[in-house]
Amino acid sequence: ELRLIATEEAWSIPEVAEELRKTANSPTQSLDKLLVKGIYDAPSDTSGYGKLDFLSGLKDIEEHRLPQMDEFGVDMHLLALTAPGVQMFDADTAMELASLANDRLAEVCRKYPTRFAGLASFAPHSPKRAAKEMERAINDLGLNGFMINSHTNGEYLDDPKFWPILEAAEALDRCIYIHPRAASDTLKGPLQDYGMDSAMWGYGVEVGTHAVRMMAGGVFDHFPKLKICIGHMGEAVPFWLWRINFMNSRAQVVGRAKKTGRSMAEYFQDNFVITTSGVEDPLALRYAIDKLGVQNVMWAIDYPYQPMKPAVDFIEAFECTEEERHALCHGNAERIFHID
Ligand SMILES: COc1cc(C(=O)O)cc(C(=O)O)c1
Ligand SMILES: [Mn+2]
Repeated sequence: ELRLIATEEAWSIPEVAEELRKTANSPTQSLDKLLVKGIYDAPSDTSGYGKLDFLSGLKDIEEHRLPQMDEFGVDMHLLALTAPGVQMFDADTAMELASLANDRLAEVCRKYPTRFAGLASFAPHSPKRAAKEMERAINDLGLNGFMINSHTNGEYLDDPKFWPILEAAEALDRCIYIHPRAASDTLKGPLQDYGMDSAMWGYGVEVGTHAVRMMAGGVFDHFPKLKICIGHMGEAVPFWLWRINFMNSRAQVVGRAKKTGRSMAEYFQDNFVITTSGVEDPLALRYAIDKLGVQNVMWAIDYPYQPMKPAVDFIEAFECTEEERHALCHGNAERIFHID
């Protein structure tokens, strides 16, 4: 029987949902406001994801999520606080709610150890404090890795100010999942119309830019064992990889790009893994496997933003060897996220 572990599964807790609802009516310039208003402050459920019970934490898990997982044969969800996590909040609120969310997530994983694993949140605003919460999340709470929703106040992980976070993840041998949020204030320009702020386009631009900044910034020379996970079939980076590598290599020669110890292709190959979340396209999946190696690709649903059954049907119908199927559906997730 094929074990199915879904690796980009969103959840929330009432305290975070309430704080996001307040943010929806705040003067924030963040482009996430469109989404947050649609989910947390809509008169009716205009989010388009169906009833957003998932904001209720354990109640949702027991009443809505687990029954569907049982019905569709999904063994595990790797849970993480839904985007944009705590990153729209001020530093103190972010630290407090990240810690609370981690405690709640650990409770869920303890109650259902064969059904849920979890990625810990932290407040990137205070990198040294974040590193302490990361250590607590792994060593005390037994969580499985970390979740960050791309930028924080327009700053990205290639900025040395955040390197205590990268140092902690590398030292703890735990992966950081870079999940989308709407583009930062300096990137959002033409992404503010036609719904392009969202998963339709802007999310991929935001995370893809984040990943390239880390590689071109030489982050992995400093943290050679650091593992980063990006979803949505690698946010198109695998498709662009030949071109990113060629153009960066040439730019380094002429002093247009920062000199790095290794090439962009080597960094993406060795320091990144991807999931299939929200890209149920067999051609894209076959390309990613052939480009990166099956050991770097994991199945995900992206629940509740993607319905569960189509994502299960997609991976069960995908033409691959049995060895590939086991790697995609559970083997890689067990290795990368330390799932028993
Ligand atoms: C936090 O809100 C989200 C919205 C959507 C969307 O489909 O609009 C997708 C994701 C996601 O990919 O996780 C998240
Ligand atoms: Mn997602």
